Parts: sequence; structure tokens; C-alpha cells
Amino acid sequence: MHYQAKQLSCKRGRKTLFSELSFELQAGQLLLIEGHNGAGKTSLLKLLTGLRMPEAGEILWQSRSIHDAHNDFRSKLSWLGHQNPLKDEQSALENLHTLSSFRPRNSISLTDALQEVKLGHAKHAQVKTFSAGMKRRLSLASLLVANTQLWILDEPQAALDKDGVALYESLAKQHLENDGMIVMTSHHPLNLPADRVQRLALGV
Ligand SMILES: Nc1ncnc2c1ncn2[C@@H]1O[C@H](COP(=O)(O)OP(=O)(O)OP(=O)(O)O)[C@@H](O)[C@H]1O
Repeated sequence: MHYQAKQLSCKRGRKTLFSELSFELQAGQLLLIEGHNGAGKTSLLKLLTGLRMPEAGEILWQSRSIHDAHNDFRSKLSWLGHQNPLKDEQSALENLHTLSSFRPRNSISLTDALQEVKLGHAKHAQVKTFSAGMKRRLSLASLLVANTQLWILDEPQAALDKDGVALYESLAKQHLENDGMIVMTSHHPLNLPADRVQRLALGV
């Protein structure tokens, strides 16, 4: 597996956020994007998911442009933005069922995925009764049920308590050990084996 960005440029309004940005990621590796508020981390992730087009440069999945290989690329991708992709009026289980219907499934059951993120006790509760950290845990459960190689995650640790952060790190470690790839942003320390992590600093 191979995921690559070549010479990317991104503008928002009249401001150039970054230019000539390149990286290459192999199976089992994580790209950690760091930078101050407003540096362009979320904007970069949106380019990398294909949600926005770069001003210049290209993004390749298995040596093909993600825009040419759109269907193949989308089926390999789990994208988690700043906002949790959840419906307040639905239960945890119903939300997970909806989220899992968009992507190839892993063999883990929805109930077991909720247990993994320590939400087994709340599986029938409506999401509107959840704390911010519980919503983030539920979003993380959607990564477990999807059989996707590439996770692109905008601040996955946001709102998580200490145990939640450790839980996220263990999910990420497992995914990398299974030859998955992760691109993520963070304002927090990340406790993962250094040989699996590439760092990319924006706005320096
Ligand atoms: N729709 C928009 N139109 C114009 N400028 C925008 C728009 N969205 C974001 N920007 C600007 O682009 C810049 C980068 O925003 P972005 O959300 O990518 O930063 P970030 O590094 O993810 O920040 P944070 O750490 O606060 O999440 C900011 O200066 C922001 O004001």
C-alpha cells in the first residue's frame, strides 16, 4: 500500500496556507500533522480525503490520483472530522449501524465495538444524552467496524479523558500493526512507537 502527496498547495481566501508539501506513507505508518490554530491542518486533511481540490499538486493512492481512483480510494478510507458524524436522536447502536453501512465491514459486531470503546452500557441511549468524550468514543467505534486501510482523523483525541486517549492509542497501534495507515492531526502528545510515526509541521 502506498499513499503519497506531491507538491501540494492550498489557499484559503487570499492566504496561501502551504505550498510544495509532499510526503509518502507506507503500510503500517502514521503521519502526524502538527501546527498552531489556523495553520491549515484541517484544510490539508480535506485535500487528503478528496473533499477539496488543491491549488497545485496531486494525491496518489497506489500510484493513481485519488480523483481518478475515486471509488477504490473512498472504499479504503475512514474519515473522521472535527465534528462527530452522529445523529442526536438515534441511539449509539443505531448510529453505529448507519455509519457501518457506508463501508466494507470488519468481522467485529456492533455491540462488541461499543464494548471496546467502553460504551457497552450505553448502547441503547440516545446520543443527545452523551458527553463530548462519549460521542468521540462512539465515532472511534466506527473505525473498528469498518474494514478500511486508511484512517484520516482530525484531532481524534479531542474531548477524550486519559483512558480515552490510551484507548485511541491502542486502536491506532493495532491498526498500524495490521498494516493500516493513519493520517491525523493533534495538539496532544502521541504515545506510539517512534519508528511508525512521521511528523509534518505546518505554519513554521
Ligand atoms: N471557508 C473558509 N474561507 C476562508 N478561510 C478559511 C475558511 N476555512 C478556514 N479558513 C482559514 O484557513 C486557515 C486554516 O484553517 P484550518 O481549519 O485548516 O486550520 P487548523 O490548522 O486546522 O486549525 P485548528 O488547530 O484551529 O483546528 C485559517 O486561517 C482559517 O481562518
